[in-house]
Amino acid sequence: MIGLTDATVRFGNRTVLDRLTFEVPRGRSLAILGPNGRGKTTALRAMLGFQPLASGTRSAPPVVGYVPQYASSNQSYRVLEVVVMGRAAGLGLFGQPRPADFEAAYAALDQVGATRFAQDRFDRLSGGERQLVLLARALATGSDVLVLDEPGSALDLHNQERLLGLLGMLRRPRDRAIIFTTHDPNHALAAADDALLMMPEGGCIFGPIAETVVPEHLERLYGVPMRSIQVPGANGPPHDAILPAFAGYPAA
Ligand SMILES: Nc1ncnc2c1ncn2[C@@H]1O[C@H](COP(=O)(O)OP(=O)(O)OP(=O)(O)O)[C@@H](O)[C@H]1O
Repeated sequence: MIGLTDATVRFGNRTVLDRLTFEVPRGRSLAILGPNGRGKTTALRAMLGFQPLASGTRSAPPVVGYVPQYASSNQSYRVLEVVVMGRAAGLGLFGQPRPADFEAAYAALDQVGATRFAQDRFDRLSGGERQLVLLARALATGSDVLVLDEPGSALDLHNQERLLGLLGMLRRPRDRAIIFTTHDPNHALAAADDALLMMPEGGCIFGPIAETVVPEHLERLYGVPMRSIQVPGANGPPHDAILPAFAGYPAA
């Protein structure tokens, strides 16, 4: 449904993606992990057609709900207007948003818990608030493909919980393809079926979460000792969590 085949991206003489192949079919969710500067954002942008490929091919539907990593804005749009922009693909070139588009925008803001910002200026929101609004904009597209670049990076723990709950809810009917990048292996465990680990030395590990998001691979990925522990579930059975055993601190 969405992915890359043998995709190579170069910046000058540096090859950032080297014949990268992965595909996310409808009904599955993929987490992409890798060290800073390894090419995660570049892979998403290549998939969406924002980044030219030196070779290889990409596949993506015409409308994708996309949350970029950074959300700077020097224009004084209101939050509701930003979210309604997610409806643009259905409006045509000079089309004006209809009441149904505003309803969809409000519904999306409600889903991410950001209704109270609806009339605020987007450029005056905090980083985490902007992230929620951009998530709402992606949901408002109504696309069955969501591509989220570090959607939780600026969120407090409450909003991370909300994000993961929302991703879980969107994932459950198995009628969407979801791709997100993250630096938190626990977000991958919570919200993805598969993971793509972009290894520091080049090459990738791709496969189901249970085989990929494991201490052995993560230690190679980040160069940090990792531990897997079982934590009691808040409302259900215990589940695995992965913790870094940072230097100088006792292993968990
Ligand atoms: N337009 C560009 N021109 C030149 N170099 C670029 C360009 N875009 C990205 N790069 C370089 O490509 C590399 C990969 O960048 P990318 O943003 O994809 O990394 P990332 O894995 O998403 O990193 P992070 O975890 O820090 O967000 C970086 O070294 C970056 O400087």
